[in-house]
Amino acid sequence: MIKILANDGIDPIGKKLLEDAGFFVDTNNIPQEELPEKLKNYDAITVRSATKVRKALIDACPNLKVIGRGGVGMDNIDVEYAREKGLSVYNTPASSSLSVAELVFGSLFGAVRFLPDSNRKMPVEGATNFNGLKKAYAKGVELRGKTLGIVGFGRIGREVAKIAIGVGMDVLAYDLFDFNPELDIVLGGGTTVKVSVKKATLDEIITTADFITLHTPFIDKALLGTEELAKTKKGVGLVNISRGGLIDELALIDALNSGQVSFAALDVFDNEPTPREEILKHPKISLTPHIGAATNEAQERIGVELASLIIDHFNK
Ligand SMILES: NC(=O)c1ccc[n+]([C@@H]2O[C@H](COP(=O)([O-])OP(=O)(O)OC[C@H]3O[C@@H](n4cnc5c(N)ncnc54)[C@H](O)[C@@H]3O)[C@@H](O)[C@H]2O)c1
Ligand SMILES: O=C(O)[C@H](O)COP(=O)(O)O
Repeated sequence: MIKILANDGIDPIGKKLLEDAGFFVDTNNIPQEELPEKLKNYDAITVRSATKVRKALIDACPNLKVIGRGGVGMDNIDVEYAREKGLSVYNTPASSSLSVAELVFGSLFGAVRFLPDSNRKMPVEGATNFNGLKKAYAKGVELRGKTLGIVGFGRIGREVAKIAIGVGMDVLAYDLFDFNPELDIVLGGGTTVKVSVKKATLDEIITTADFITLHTPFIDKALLGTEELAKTKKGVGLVNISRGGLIDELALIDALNSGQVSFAALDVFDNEPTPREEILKHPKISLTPHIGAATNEAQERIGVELASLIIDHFNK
């Protein structure tokens, strides 16, 4: 019987699909340090972003044939090495795009009206400082009419653009590769509307956008470091729901403290699962614990897609 370790869990519907196909699915979360010993007996492992599947683990488990990533980013897996060793590696790239895009807007709407800071402070200061807080949050802004710069115009970047245009924002988009700026927005009721973003350079986005949101994979060098943050429009708002490291965290703290950046909404961090204190406690940072894909709908789509990929793999 094919044995699969779903080490970071799998949606129950995906699990059932695998079991109905005759596979054994173990959803116990085995600690990283025990995996080299315990994964030896399995044919496949599925992970999210928590479990790392590095060279040493692959070498320790010669029975392993498949690595499944329930999600998009595969920076926690030594993909090339696994493939060189004859393993198949799959991810589910489209299943969570909409959920991530919706979190971008949840974060943006919240940040421009100070919701994270207000939620932190009101339970503590409300009774004594109610009017003080009201004054502190007086300079909220609307998103309509503002310019959103999207860096990385792939699946998520495109979903973000559709919502932004629906909200009435002007959208600038940049990608490493040439892309089609046109998008189809499906409205409630099923009508499709054709819209378009404006293509821009990274520099144009950095220097002119009111808000910048990052949607590239993990890149070794920060896209927004000291130099880039110094060139932004004063008071720019930043969103990073992509990968820690895309914004230099120390440069960001300086830029928030000086007012160059008015807020940052972060779902991803340099040090997951233990981001640095200055980030966790900063009043101008809206925090979420890597939940871009954490909706029932996305996880169900991911589970079903992953199950189908694994079933097809072992049944071909
Ligand atoms: N926070 C979360 O829970 C969550 C969930 C899903 C995905 N993500 C992250 O979002 C990333 C993007 O996902 P996607 O589905 O849109 O991927 P995608 O591959 O569809 O799009 C990424 C785009 O980035 C572009 N790109 C790559 N390097 C670039 C660079 N240096 N400058 C500009 N553009 C560049 C690519 O050409 C591509 O068009 C994933 O790699 C993952 O790291 C995070
Ligand atoms: O790349 C991804 O799909 C996201 O980072 C989601 O990560 P998660 O599966 O740990 O939620």
